[in-house]
Amino acid sequence: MGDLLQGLLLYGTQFSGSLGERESLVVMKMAPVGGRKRKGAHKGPSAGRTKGEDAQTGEDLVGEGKRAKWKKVEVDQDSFLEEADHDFGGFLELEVLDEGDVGTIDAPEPAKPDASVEDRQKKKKKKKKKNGGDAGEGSSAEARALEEERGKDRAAPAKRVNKVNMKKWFPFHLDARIVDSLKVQGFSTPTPIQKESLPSSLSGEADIVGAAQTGSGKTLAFALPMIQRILREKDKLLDAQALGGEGPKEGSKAAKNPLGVRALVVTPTRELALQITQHIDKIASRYGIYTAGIVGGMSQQKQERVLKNLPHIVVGTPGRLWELIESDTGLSNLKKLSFFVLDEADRMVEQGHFQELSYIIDRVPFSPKLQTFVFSATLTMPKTVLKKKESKAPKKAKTSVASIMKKIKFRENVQIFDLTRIRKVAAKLEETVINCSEESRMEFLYFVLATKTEGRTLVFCNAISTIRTLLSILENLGLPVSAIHAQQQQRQRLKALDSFKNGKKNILLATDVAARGLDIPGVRCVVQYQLPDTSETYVHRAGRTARAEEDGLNILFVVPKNAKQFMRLRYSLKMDKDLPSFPVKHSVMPKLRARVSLAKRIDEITRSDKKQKVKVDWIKRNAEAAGLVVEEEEKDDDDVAQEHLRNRKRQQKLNNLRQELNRLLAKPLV
Ligand SMILES: Nc1ncnc2c1ncn2[C@@H]1O[C@H](COP(=O)(O)OP(=O)(O)OP(=O)(O)O)[C@@H](O)[C@H]1O
Repeated sequence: MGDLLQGLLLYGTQFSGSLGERESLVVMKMAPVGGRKRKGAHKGPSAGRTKGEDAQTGEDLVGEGKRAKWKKVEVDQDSFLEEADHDFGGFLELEVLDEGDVGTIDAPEPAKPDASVEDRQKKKKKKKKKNGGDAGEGSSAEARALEEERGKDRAAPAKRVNKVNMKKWFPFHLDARIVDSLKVQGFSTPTPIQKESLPSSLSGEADIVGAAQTGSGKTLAFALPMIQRILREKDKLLDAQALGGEGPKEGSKAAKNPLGVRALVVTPTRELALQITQHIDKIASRYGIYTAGIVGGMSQQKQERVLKNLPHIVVGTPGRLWELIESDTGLSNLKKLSFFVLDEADRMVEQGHFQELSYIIDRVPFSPKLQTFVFSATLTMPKTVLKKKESKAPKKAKTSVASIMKKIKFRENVQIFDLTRIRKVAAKLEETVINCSEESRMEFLYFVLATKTEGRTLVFCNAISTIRTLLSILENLGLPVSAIHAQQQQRQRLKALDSFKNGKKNILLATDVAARGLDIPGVRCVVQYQLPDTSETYVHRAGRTARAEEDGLNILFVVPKNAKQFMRLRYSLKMDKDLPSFPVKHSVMPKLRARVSLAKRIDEITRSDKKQKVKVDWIKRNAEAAGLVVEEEEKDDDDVAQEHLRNRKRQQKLNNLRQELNRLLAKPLV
């Protein structure tokens, strides 16, 4: 091998050794042959070949006491450079190792997209062409937006696998295809909840109850065992068919997914369901595992069609899931279910979905073969479950969440992983406070947004009306801001999220619709502009930053009328020290105040104009609908002239205010 190589790890199947059939990973430790260590050393003249003295060290193998002999392999170096990451004719890849660490993983399959997936995509394209796009399919705008969102993700080409060392995943014996997908994502190390729970969950023997802080990787903690098992079952089926066993008729619907719906994930919000679907897709879709997101706000017909395509994994919100389960539309048969996941059950109950959730649980075929996962960031689930386990006839449940837990027929072996610390927020979260008066609250917010320009900022408010006012004023101030709340159509919500994610707008105003579970990369700062109602809400809002070991900043606004509520919050959050104040540069506040005051006045005028226009339009529309003729108010020439004059003056005033504001905005703050 080229003399610049310090060590190479070959994942592949081209060896003659004594490993079992499914353990055909070859791990080869090569002796350093002098020279500097250089990444990308496969560019050397004899890259990909074992020969001479290098090959001798190949005896020094793999796994517990197993020895294998090497045979020489020839690999066309160009294929390493040019081919897709997953098609190295037997090898998955070469990786430079620092210290020659070795481990075994199961034999990888070439990671080509599954034929049924390609099939489905081709058919979809054809159909779309035939119908002249989605319009003829009776799908709603929301449905299209959701599909587009997912499509973007699925269509994204797998990035070239960079040099990520995956050895920390080896102890879990994950399927090599999963490791490969994790590698594409750059996930070299399992997060603590994954590390703790995967050994039990991957065995399939235990049900899992996991509590871990926000952004700690809970999704993959439940998704990886599902993907692993579905992959194995797909393999078995293919093997059996290859050996002449009976399988579903080629081209038939059942041939797409003979395994049926294997996993059901119930989650509180539409955005979260969509996010989980995408997260699973990133790991599993290229191996033909199909995940369907089922949420309200999409046309039911479209979702019935999605289900007819026989997904392996269904992720959804309780309301829509229940409708589909109940109405005999592809989800009525949950007999083949092997996994049931409840994500953030407390939130679902809080949102009034107790009934649907409880009906869904009644339909889940709990059995020794079905694995249940219950995950949350704040729920004190372990105690509930422990109680349930200890007492055969538990007393009447005190809370709705507790009674939901009672309905779940956990197996004997329930493993509880409580990784929440006394403080449930992320370790690298910096928590601060801004104490200010009600009147100056907006000026302080503007200070934060105007001076803290790094990364994305999420601003949480309790009321939609506050969001609307803030949006208009901050836009007047020229800030790149969008908003998300429950009174928007699904399409608007996705559009706002999209512009936040793609960097067009780096400030997002949100009600708690967005608080739980949303995983938006690069959120460096969370502002809680209005005090949250509960400590859970505080934790979940703050949890939108400092995710996956990143750092982040939380700024909590406290006004005098909230002082008592803040004390209670501190107590339940176990904040034993005072929160440090966010550093405000008071010398710039007068300048900010002048700008905000102008932006507010502009907002008042434009809003009253808009209101007036909406009112007139509304009267006209309704009158037309009722077949009435609205009589124009009798106005004499003087009245008309007066009105014109008033409008002109208003417009002039607005223009002056805008000019004045622009003049101030053009000046530097310091
Ligand atoms: N092993 C890993 N290494 C690096 N990043 C990871 C790993 N596992 C997951 N992530 C990333 O961490 C982020 C948070 O993961 P996830 O959304 O699963 O968190 P969560 O615990 O469900 O959070 P929440 O409680 O807020 O819903 C995601 O961007 C995910 O892609």
